[in-house]
Amino acid sequence: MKHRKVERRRLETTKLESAPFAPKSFSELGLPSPLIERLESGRFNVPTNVQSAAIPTILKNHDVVIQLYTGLGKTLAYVLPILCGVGPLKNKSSSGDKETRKKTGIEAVLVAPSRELGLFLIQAQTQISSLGQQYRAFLPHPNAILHRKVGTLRRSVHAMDAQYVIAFMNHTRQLKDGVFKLEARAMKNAELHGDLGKLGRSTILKKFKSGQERVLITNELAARGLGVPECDLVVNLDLPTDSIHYAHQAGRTGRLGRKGTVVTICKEPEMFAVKKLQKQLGVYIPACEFTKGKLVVTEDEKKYAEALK
Ligand SMILES: Nc1ncnc2c1ncn2[C@@H]1O[C@H](COP(=O)(O)OP(=O)(O)OP(=O)(O)O)[C@@H](O)[C@H]1O
Repeated sequence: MKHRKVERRRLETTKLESAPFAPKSFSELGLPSPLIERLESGRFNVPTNVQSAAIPTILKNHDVVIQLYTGLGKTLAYVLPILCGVGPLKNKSSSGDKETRKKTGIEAVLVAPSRELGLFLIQAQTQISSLGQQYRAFLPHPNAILHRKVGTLRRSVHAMDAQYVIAFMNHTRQLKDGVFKLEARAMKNAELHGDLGKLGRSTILKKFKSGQERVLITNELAARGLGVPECDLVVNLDLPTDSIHYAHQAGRTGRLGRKGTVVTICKEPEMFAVKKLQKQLGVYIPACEFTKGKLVVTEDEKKYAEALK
């Protein structure tokens, strides 16, 4: 097997206070005028210290690692020189890896930590396309996401040792795939949704209520008014669309004075939406993770209670 030789570069550090110069304008940093016009139209008139220090160095194609407090403009310090190297803003003086570009046609790769953020960036693409740049998006297949969600559902059922579980999904098609995936992981489950006839729905419900199926995967509409007093766990595989839907779904458990648990599966970038639900409903929804097969609260409960006030 051939190994590529990794070039070892000497790491140089520059303290911000001793950065070579502090220009008063973006043009002094060597940025092209179309970019400066865009910056000024967004009221970005003067570079911050970190931008002044980093941009000229990055434009010279040097690698830069910035370590600085939050909110001081690191993002633009990186992004502006990158923009100089792509599309119509391409800076002729920056050599870049022209061979790689010729081969792949790819000039920049934008990596988003979640599919949702990726979708947001694609929406922004139409605006950017007006600059004449070409964008291609590669998103994780929804199936891969569903696979992970179903895995988390299964772990939640075991962690809570729940026997009557109602799992909610927002879309019927994914719901059917979810049933299939859970079955493949040896957990008895059934689907309940509008595509089933009246007879089909009542047969499934009978099976679930009699304990023949441990998990019922459904959507909010199909489960409206559904009363299974034994339901000890509700799992939201998708984020409920609003607080009313969350309350309806959560209300399927903890009925008639019994105890019940609601688990909402979400990714880190979606946490803000859960925080919003908490505030709107005035309930405590702590962040949890799996530790040794148990669901363990990971956030400071006191801090959270304060935030709810
Ligand atoms: N030159 C500038 N002029 C005016 N506003 C700026 C300038 N550069 C950045 N900002 C604004 O300052 C805010 C903070 O910038 P940014 O998010 O880049 O900081 P950061 O150092 O990357 O923070 P974090 O570490 O939290 O990501 C943003 O709202 C950004 O739009």
